[in-house]
Amino acid sequence: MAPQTKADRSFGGLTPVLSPWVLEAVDAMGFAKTTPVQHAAIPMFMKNSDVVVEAVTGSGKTLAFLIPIVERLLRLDAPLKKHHVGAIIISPTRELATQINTVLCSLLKFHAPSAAALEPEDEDSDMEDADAPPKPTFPAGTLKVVPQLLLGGSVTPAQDLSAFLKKQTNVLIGTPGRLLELLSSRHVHCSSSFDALVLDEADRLLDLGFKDDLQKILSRLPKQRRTGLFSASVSEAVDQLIRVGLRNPVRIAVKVKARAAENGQIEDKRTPASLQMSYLVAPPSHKLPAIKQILEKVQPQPQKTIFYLATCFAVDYFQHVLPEVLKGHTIVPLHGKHPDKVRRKNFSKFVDSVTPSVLITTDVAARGLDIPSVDLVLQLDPPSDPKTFIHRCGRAGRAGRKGLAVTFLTPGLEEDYVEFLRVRQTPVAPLTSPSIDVTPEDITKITNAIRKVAKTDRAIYDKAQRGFVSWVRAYSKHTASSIFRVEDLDWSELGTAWGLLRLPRMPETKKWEGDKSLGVTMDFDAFAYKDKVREQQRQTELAEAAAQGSGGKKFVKENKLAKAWTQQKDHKALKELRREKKVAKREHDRRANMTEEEKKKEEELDKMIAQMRKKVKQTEADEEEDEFKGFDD
Ligand SMILES: Nc1ncnc2c1ncn2[C@@H]1O[C@H](COP(=O)(O)OP(=O)(O)OP(=O)(O)O)[C@@H](O)[C@H]1O
Repeated sequence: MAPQTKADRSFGGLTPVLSPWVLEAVDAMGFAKTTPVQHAAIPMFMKNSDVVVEAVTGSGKTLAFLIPIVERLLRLDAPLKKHHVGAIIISPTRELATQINTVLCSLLKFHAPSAAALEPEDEDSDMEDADAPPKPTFPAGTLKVVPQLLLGGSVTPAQDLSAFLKKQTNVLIGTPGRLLELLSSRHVHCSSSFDALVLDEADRLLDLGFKDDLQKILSRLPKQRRTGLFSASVSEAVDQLIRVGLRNPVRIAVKVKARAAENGQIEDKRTPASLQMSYLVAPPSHKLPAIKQILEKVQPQPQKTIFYLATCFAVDYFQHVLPEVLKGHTIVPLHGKHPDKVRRKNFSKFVDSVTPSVLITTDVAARGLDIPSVDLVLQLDPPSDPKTFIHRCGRAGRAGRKGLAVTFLTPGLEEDYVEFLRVRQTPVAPLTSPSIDVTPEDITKITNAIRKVAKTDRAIYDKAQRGFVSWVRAYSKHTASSIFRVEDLDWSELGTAWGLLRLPRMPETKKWEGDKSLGVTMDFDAFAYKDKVREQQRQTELAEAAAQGSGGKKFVKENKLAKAWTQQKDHKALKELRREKKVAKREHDRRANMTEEEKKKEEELDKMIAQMRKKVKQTEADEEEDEFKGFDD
């Protein structure tokens, strides 16, 4: 067959030729042509090459690795043996793993033997539905792909193993921890028939401190395998991973060419052309009024908006006050500290919503999530990691669809962020349409609306204080520390912008001589929790404090917090210890049988892990610190 020309971007023109059922599937999905990354990566990954693929957000990377995986597994000479894994896809978040599994299942619906294996068995019913078509049967030895999603959370590792054994799954998709648990079972085999490993959003996997787990997963897989690394941004850390985990990989980088606004020259961009990336210079108190206007003025009206905040605690607070500010929008919170059930429920609520909705979230939702109808991305502040900036914006403007991303920058130093992004091939332009005009009345109206909500329940006030402290902490850790300087923050402006009832006590504001009451007069001792039990507890503590004299109140509160915190940490530490002990024994046996070269690689990885651990520990320590700060005496 003649090689595919540049003009021929059809799936049918790819070499090696794709199976008819795959062509039928992509056709049914409405994809007439391959995207550039699919055009380049599918042929390579279908051969025996390891690949490192870097392509802009929303460019179709998921099918670029799923199609080669299924095609190769279905072309094996014989089916994989019972309880043998053929491919593994590792994802940094549960949401992303779920999404990959959904795309894979949609694809496999077009492959009859795999589709039959996907169908849930009706365990409760022993009556045959007379009208239902008979279930298709396939001769023994028919090749099929049976995926399994491994997420942790609601399902136990034992249930995962039981599903693996019962359904005889052969493609595993999941987050590193749970994948590792399953692979550690002696019933799960990744032998010479193992074909491919994919690391999706590899740099995020490393950022989240999964290096240790990744290394262990790699060590359980045969060396003769294909490995693919897919991301919208490949960092230096990923380069290290490539050295130890991949063999002479083919590098595929799909960049977007764009004309620079300032000099008209064509330059590489790391973001899709359909995405308008803009910024608005506005003091903190102008941001929420501006967001309200953007949501009202953008045409057509955005149905799905993602609004990024710096921390989980900030999300916990804004979920209570934003419904008052952004009336007519459903506000859905999502962050990494939510229990798994809440996380899933809220994510579905946002995805399935048929009315205008705003997902308020942290970077847990910055990567890979494909919600095609997101038209608008708002960032209250730029993320501390510039790579995350691209990923956050990239939730809009996917697959050629028009999208708008707006980031707010405080006048003064923060404007330098524009140049900071430009040199990282991420040009942003000032927001010109819609035009935004914030008046002092708009600000007062919004601050008052927020304060009114906060005054209804002391719990919301607590969340505001905690959220604000965590935000300051996040701000102080910005990578571009010369642009984002805590010393330059205007506390009074920020207090107004957040609708705080007073500024929390924090080291950062210790020397600030402004009005910490932010002009709000209220009796904080009489400020009650809506929850009766909690309020009763507060009253008891107040009485205890009064009995102990001055300083007692603060002592009672901090003592209580410290106790709760310690119990939680003890439990976590114990769990972690047990897991480590289990894995350590296996690890010892494995290392005993290593060659010198393998030991060297292992040492290199150990060093990287140690560095990552240091980073993760620091982050955890900072979060713990937040638990104690931000409370008034
Ligand atoms: N060939 C195609 N033609 C048109 N749309 C496509 C094609 N392939 C995939 N898509 C659509 O493009 C969207 C983005 O795809 P996908 O989620 O795979 O992007 P991605 O490159 O992985 O993005 P990110 O880096 O943000 O994870 C999806 O909605 C998908 O259905």
